Amino acid sequence: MPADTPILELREVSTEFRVGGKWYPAVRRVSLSVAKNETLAIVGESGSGKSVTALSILRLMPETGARQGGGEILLEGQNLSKLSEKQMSRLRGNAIAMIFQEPMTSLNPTMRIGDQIAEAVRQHRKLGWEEARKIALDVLEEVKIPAAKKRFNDYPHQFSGGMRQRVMIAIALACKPKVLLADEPTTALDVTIQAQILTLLDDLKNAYGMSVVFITHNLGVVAQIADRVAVMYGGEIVELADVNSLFAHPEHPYTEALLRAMPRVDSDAAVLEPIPGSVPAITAMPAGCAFAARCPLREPICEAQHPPLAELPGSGHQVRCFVRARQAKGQA
Ligand SMILES: Nc1ncnc2c1ncn2[C@@H]1O[C@H](COP(=O)(O)OP(=O)(O)OP(=O)(O)O)[C@@H](O)[C@H]1O
Repeated sequence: MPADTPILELREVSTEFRVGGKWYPAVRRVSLSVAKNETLAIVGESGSGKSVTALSILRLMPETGARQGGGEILLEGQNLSKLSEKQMSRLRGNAIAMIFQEPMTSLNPTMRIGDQIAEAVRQHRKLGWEEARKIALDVLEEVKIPAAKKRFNDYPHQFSGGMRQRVMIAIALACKPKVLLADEPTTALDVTIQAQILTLLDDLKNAYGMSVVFITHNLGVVAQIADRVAVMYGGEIVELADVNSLFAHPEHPYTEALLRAMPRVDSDAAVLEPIPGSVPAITAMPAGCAFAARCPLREPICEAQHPPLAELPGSGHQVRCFVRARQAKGQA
């Protein structure tokens, strides 16, 4: 694999759902790449297509009423779209692992924590229980569960929310994945625990040399964890940029609106501006720009035509906006 080959690459990936007998795209021609040891955050309001993007990577869409509408997904250059279901299931939890918002729904309430991790190891490696349990204990220590040896034999209900999320991370990391997909893993936790989990994920990412795709609606979390950010709206990427550059110079009017709606410790909470309106439903996606109806910069072209994602000269950002593209061209 050439040094600059991304670990994970999405090329024009679309995913569609059938609603009332017709197919509608929830993810629309999304192209992304994630480098080794990089954290890419996907951010956007509820309904913008973040989770469907992650589930499409693992091919975990519902069996009926959902389909891949096109595009390719490559892991270290290998086209996953060409793999059989059996090959895909070997890959899940092994080369690519995923953690979700609510650990309790993914953990088995009747099985000891240590055995759940050991079982995850045994699913992908031909090991006996004793060896698998040894690995499980090591990972439990790596995710910093205090008194891991003792807690190994506890059941999920004996753990706090934060500790359960650490267990989920341990299960995800048990087979040393190349890519970790994290879908709102800290949303249900209080802020202090959330910060601890983010620090842990970042430390583990570096220790394992992993790549992380981190899905969140929370820009504060993005600032803490991401190297690069993809802002999604209406199933599309509307802005893609380096994290520092995105916060310093947001270019898409939607990104600006998200930033204005974000609570900040260094400013007066009274100036928080919620974004009026809501994300369009997949069955009511406009032909032009998906954000046009809510956009303060809206012009007639925005409703008439669909804007392409294009690099703005001088900013290094890719942005899907006619107005910003014209302004950048004028300044160049
Ligand atoms: N099974 C389904 N059938 C029909 N539409 C669906 C289905 N699952 C998701 N959608 C739609 O696809 C769009 C994208 O949903 P998705 O869950 O990816 O959004 P999201 O950005 O992850 O939001 P959230 O943070 O609420 O999960 C939404 O409009 C949603 O209603």
